Amino acid sequence: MTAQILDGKATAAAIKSELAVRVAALKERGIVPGLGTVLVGDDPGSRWYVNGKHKDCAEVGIASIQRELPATATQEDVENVVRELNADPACTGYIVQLPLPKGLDPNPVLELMDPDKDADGLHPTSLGRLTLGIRGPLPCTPLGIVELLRRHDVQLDGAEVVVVGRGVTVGRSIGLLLTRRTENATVTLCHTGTRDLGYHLRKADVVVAAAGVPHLIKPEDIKAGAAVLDVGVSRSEGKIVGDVHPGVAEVAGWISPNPGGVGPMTRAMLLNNIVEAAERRAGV
Ligand SMILES: Nc1nc2c(c(=O)[nH]1)N[C@@H](CN(C=O)c1ccc(C(=O)N[C@@H](CCC(=O)O)C(=O)O)cc1)CN2
Repeated sequence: MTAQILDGKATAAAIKSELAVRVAALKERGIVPGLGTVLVGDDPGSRWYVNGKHKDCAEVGIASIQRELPATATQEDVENVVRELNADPACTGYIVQLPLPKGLDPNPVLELMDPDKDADGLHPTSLGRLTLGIRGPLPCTPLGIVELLRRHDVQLDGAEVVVVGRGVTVGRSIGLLLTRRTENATVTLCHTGTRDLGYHLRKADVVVAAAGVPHLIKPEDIKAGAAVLDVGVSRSEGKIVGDVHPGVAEVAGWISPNPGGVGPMTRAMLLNNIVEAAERRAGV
């Protein structure tokens, strides 16, 4: 078997075209959605991601608000920028690019954000709303994964999903999304403390690999025909190495490339959260 591709790049492009139509409709009502970003320090990867977010905004007609602070910024400097964006009426929602430089604590920064301006869906209130089933912004990478599977007709209803990795942006929250009645999957969260990872993986209809361990998921761990989503980002000689061994493509039914899979979907879902926030505020 050679797996079919879960093409995140093409799917994200289609979503962006749909969002551009919704942004145009908002503009007709005098509403211009605006995304703010807070970038602290000079990590080239983080800068690349933030620049990508503003490029995406320009493509769909969302306004950009960019705030940058040097690596020497204090906790108070970062929190002051958050206060500014909370008060800025042009800013529909914003993100603080993670990770923050060493010595800065992201949690008080996230808690200070106005939850109604949380574009990442990572604010404690957003995660609480997701737990309680209250409408609000959803975490971008998990939402991107659900949307990527949905648009490729990969069944989640009744599926056994195994998530590998317990990080905040994916592993911690994706189970909340996938076990909603609308998705109706059964989710097992595995991590470095899991005793027999292969045992869990071999039962999975869908695997979400978000451990950040190069080629952790081997072909012999995968059930024939399973859908495998590679979220891991490690780098070797300037190239991305995912969590999924290339041989998995011979066993799986569906596989997301990396790059070109979940990453572009994460970006598209950020735009989606901004448009939804603007629509919510306009009563659409
Ligand atoms: N505040 C946040 N910080 C971080 C998040 C996040 O969702 N919110 N996620 C990651 C970084 N990230 C977005 O910020 C992100 C990562 C990767 C991609 C992407 O499109 N990747 C490309 C490949 C890019 C490359 O060659 O390096 C792909 O997968 O095709 C988009 C967004 C951590 N921080």
